[in-house]
Amino acid sequence: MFQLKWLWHNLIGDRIRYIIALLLSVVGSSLTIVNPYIGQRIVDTFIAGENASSNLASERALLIGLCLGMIGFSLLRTGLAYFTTILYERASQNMLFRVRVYLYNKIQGQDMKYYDHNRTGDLMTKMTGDLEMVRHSIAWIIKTIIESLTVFAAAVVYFFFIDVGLTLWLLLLSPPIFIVAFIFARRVRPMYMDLRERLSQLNTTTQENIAGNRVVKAFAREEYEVKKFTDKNVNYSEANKAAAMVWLDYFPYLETLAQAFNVILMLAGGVLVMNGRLTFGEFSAFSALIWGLSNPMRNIGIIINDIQRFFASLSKVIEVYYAHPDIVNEHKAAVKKRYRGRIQFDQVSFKYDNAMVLQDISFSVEPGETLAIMGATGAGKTTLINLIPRFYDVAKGRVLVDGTDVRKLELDELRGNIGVATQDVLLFSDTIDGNIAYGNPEMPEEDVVKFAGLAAAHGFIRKIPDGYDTIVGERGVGLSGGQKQRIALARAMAVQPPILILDDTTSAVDLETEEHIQKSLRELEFDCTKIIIAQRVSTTSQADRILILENGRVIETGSHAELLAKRGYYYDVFMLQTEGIGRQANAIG
Ligand SMILES: Nc1ncnc2c1ncn2[C@@H]1O[C@H](COP(=O)(O)OP(=O)(O)OP(=O)(O)O)[C@@H](O)[C@H]1O
Repeated sequence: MFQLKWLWHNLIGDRIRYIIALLLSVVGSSLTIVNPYIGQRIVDTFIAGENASSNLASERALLIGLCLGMIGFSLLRTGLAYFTTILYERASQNMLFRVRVYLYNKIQGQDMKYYDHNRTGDLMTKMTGDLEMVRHSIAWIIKTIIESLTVFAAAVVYFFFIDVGLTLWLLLLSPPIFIVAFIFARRVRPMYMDLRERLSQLNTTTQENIAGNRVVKAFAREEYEVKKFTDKNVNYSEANKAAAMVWLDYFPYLETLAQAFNVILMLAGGVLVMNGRLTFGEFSAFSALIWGLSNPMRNIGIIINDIQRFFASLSKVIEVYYAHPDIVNEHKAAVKKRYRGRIQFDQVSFKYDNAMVLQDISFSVEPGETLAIMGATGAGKTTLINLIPRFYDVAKGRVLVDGTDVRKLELDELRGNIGVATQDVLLFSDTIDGNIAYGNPEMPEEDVVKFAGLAAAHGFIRKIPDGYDTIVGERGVGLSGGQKQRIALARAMAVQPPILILDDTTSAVDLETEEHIQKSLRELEFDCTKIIIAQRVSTTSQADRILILENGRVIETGSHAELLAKRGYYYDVFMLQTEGIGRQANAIG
């Protein structure tokens, strides 16, 4: 079976340990028949046998030996159980650790499309709850199954040696128990798949709510969010109860059948004892071991429940394990080249799922040039720049860097040559210094300060009591939007890339600060092609060329002066922004 093969594969390094654990489980469980056997001998020889009284006087050494044997085997079984548990724990924990690292790497290696389609809460559930369920299964469920089967088999064999007839009577109960268990398993399986899905929805809601708590508070939507969470919680709880209720449908039958073992033993065993076909000692052995038959039957429901949970979780873990990105980063260790920074789009079209977002885009940017991209919201600007570091691949056409199709370039090298400051700024919970030096952790302190200065961030960082050692909260909590943008800009510049992409990076800073940043960008010490998405004419006017996008198509291209002369979209935006400023000046005047 594929899932078991997968488990075996991932037990590599712990397979011997795990096999020893399984063998010890079998040995330890087989030993359960020893004490009933000793008990049988004690009863028949010293308590209820024909010569019990004389044996008690003459065979005292044997009695002591048997009693000591009982104690010894009990200790041996306890010791074995202890040692076996350690082996199961170590093997399963080691596997959990290895698979978690593998999955983490796998998730890191996924492309943007994967993140578009997978919810964070769901991925978190797979990395934590599902993985833990898989571990629990190989450590405890498989152990329970092996031990139950061994005790069952050992008891049956032992019973056969004592009395075949009585054993067959007892075994008559097994087929109905298995049929009930089988029907139960079939009914409950889809319920556990559904349960797993609801848990993931619950986690996703929780994660989104915590991440977006500022928006929730700003809109005073706490009550709504609590209700949304409660709905998911109720959903999950209902599904759990439904699964438990199904178990309760079958439980009375299984429990009654399990109890019937004792009843049959009492009735049939009693008759056989009275007939003299069974000794008291043999009857006591049956009594002592009857749980070996009834317990697995009693537990079969719990085991089936756990197995269904296990398969539901395992299938989720395996989904991540075998997820294959369309854009693969092989992290080749080769020496990384520094590119010159020529970028060319050759009749590029792109769609996310079905809808075309970019159509027939062609342009080129020479090394050192600055290209500004402008256009209405949703026009496709961010999508366009995402194609350069290959966050997505084109549907048609080619994106070339230094004359080579990006799909043919080594991905690490390509991305290492590009500095990106994204529109949605994300800073890590780290110091400001750590955030700026994220792309190059070896960066000397003075360089961090230099790039912060270029991004107009040094001034405000200096004024914070802990300066560059200030820990910014999750996603940069504690900083203003403009401050975050400036740190993100410093982070992008600090890798000194030959291609710098800025997606609306100065939208939240004031005009004076923006002017400082523009100057820094013009005077960078390293050769750098810049692609800047901006809405302000004050930014775009300084670019060598401006590209205007509308509904995924280039509608205008040229320098600031050329586009003004065209009197198209750019001219309108220019008039709107400058007239607006003029009107304000008049109003003040
Ligand atoms: N991950 C995605 N999956 C599906 N569609 C997307 C995705 N990202 C963007 N889109 C769609 O693609 C279109 C272009 O989006 P894009 O973000 O490139 O626009 P934009 O010009 O950068 O807008 P803005 O100025 O508002 O940032 C939009 O219609 C958007 O809904």
